[in-house]
Amino acid sequence: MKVRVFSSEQEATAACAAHIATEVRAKPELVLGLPSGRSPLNVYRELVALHAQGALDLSRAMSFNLDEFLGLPPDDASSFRAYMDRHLFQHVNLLPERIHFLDGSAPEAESECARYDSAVEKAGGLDVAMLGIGPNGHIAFNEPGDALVATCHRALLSRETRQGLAAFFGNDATRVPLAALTMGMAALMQARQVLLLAFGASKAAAVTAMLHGPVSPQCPASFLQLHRDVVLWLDSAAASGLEQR
Ligand SMILES: O=P(O)(O)OC[C@H]1O[C@](O)(CO)[C@@H](O)[C@@H]1O
Repeated sequence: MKVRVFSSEQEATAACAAHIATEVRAKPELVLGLPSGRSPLNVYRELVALHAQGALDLSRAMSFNLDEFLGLPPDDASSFRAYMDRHLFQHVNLLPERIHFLDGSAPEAESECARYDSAVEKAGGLDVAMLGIGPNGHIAFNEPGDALVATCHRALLSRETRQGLAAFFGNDATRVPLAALTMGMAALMQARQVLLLAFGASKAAAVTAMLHGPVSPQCPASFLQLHRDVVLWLDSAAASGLEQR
């Protein structure tokens, strides 16, 4: 894994957005995997700014978001779909028909997951998957456990993960849904490039475990050690555990 440490989150996210814009210029039909949560917010802000300056044309690109809360329809203000509309899609020229999302309100989770896996496959897989990481090492909503799931699936969210998402639910963790639909490990591991964002001291232990711990389902992000093209975009606080080694 390539580790890029910046003195601030702002610098890291600007560099990551510039990298994405370069990838889109090299391949305008780029298939992007996109995360939600706090970490990518500044990347989205920078992408919107690049688009406004005429430096980013997403008209031929395609996106697949990584996950969605179970039970939330796309128009629920707390859904990841609404988050993406607010922070990125309303401000750039990705075509609506090229934006892909899991529908958390689909009547059957299993067929919704199968539909999504086939859509990713039909697109030829992800070219660039941007990921966040949970303090417990989760990527997308692949939570730590005895085993990981390769395919898109319904995942129960850990108490820690729900706590971390409380800010998106009026700071009330009890309002965070108990489960989500998520891309599985295979689609993430098959992405041609992975860009992982981690900022702040609360991510330091997970970053160290991802890079230097055993490859284990107890830290899903550790599987990225087996991927040939991963770039970590860290601020110095998230990288602090690496310096102490
Ligand atoms: O960026 P945050 O809010 O710390 O969240 C970490 C990760 O956990 C999630 O909330 C679950 O996928 C992601 O959206 C994010 O990548």
